[in-house]
Amino acid sequence: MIVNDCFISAPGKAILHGEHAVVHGKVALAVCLNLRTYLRLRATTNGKVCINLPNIDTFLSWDLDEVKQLNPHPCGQSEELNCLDHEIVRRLRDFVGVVDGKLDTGNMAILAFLYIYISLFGSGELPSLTMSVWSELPTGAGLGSSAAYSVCLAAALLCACGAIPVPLKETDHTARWCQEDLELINSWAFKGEMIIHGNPSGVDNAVGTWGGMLRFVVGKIIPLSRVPLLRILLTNTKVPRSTKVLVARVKDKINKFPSIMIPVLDSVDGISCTCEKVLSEMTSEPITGEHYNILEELIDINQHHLNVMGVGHPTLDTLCRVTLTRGLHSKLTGAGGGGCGITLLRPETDSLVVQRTAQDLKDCGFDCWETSIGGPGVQQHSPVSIKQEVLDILNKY
Ligand SMILES: Nc1ncnc2c1ncn2[C@@H]1O[C@H](COP(=O)(O)OP(=O)(O)OP(=O)(O)O)[C@@H](O)[C@H]1O
Ligand SMILES: C[C@@](O)(CCO)CC(=O)[O-]
Ligand SMILES: [Mg+2]
Repeated sequence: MIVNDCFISAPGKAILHGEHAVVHGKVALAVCLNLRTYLRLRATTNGKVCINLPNIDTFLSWDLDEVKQLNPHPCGQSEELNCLDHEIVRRLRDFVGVVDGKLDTGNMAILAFLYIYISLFGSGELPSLTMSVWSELPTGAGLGSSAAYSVCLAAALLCACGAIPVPLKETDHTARWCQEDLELINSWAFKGEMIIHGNPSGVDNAVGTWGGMLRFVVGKIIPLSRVPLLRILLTNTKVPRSTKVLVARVKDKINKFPSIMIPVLDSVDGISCTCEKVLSEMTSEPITGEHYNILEELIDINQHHLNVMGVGHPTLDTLCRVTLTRGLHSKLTGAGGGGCGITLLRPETDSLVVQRTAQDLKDCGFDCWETSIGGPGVQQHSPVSIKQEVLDILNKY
């Protein structure tokens, strides 16, 4: 294996507009968060592949001989981009003991790892290694934890097999890859997302890979460089949900009521495009209250549409109601059905109002914090550039 010991991180994301509609070819606007997933990959000599996922209490290890049997193409077969090798998936499902086709949290994470590991190393010698992942993101709450995990896996394993270089030089604290390498990381992360989500649009792994703010439509990724600084309050209702289940639910609804649901998706597309236009105006002319009024109205309309799609939740209604009593507008972010919501703060929103709103939301049993958006996508780290508490967790295994 080319890598001896390396640290990689990728950010989570918040979708401003376009969740679910983006799965059906509409525009989404997404930004990366300052919460990241960290991965450590170490070469070992014990003839085992070990995976430690403390966020989801999953610690497993297999003999390489056992894992080798899972590869249906020992002589190598080129992987098609953007689709999974169904024979590997079938073998992996049997191996991890998936019952009734249902994947739990641990199974999904293991399957995504083993899929990428076997596919990348399958035709040669499987390397003995230990991989540990720790995330600052809540798992399964709408902030792209699955994508941050998949992006880290893809980057680490692509480096390990030599498909992309290890970018960090001795004197660097952090380093990123060139555009071509990022595209490869993104395409393998998409496969991880396909295992976890079923039918992902690819927006989450694109933000995890490139960071910043993006406009995304059917695989076309446009980084938005001219965007105003937005203040966002993030709230986690702590209601667990699965993106895979929610994406399937929306698809069923579209199939059942196409003439009703397709206009809703078109309207969400209009919301994303209008929001993009307003954000761009805010960087080229003085920001006025009217810009914020429009952004707030778009949030309200989209939240209603998401309820129509069937991905709302009573706790998300509570979030919207509680923030509105303080004059602030909220919508769910990510797949919905619980999980997280975003609240737009205006530049003039007093810190006391923010504090009181956050307290109201905490009194409802939610977690709530102001966040900064934007920042780098996937990167390699030297240990000194990682917070001590994260390093302590990764070094424990
Ligand atoms: N830190 C982690 N360690 C291991 N597995 C993780 C981790 N973070 C996410 N996962 C995997 O991703 C799954 C959650 O993905 P899911 O897409 O449902 O939620 P999300 O990505 O947080 O939200 P959204 O897709 O709406 O943004 C978990 O069940 C687990 O399999
Ligand atoms: C719900 C969804 O639109 C966003 C999840 O963060 C799913 C996807 O785009 O893959
Ligand atoms: Mg996800």
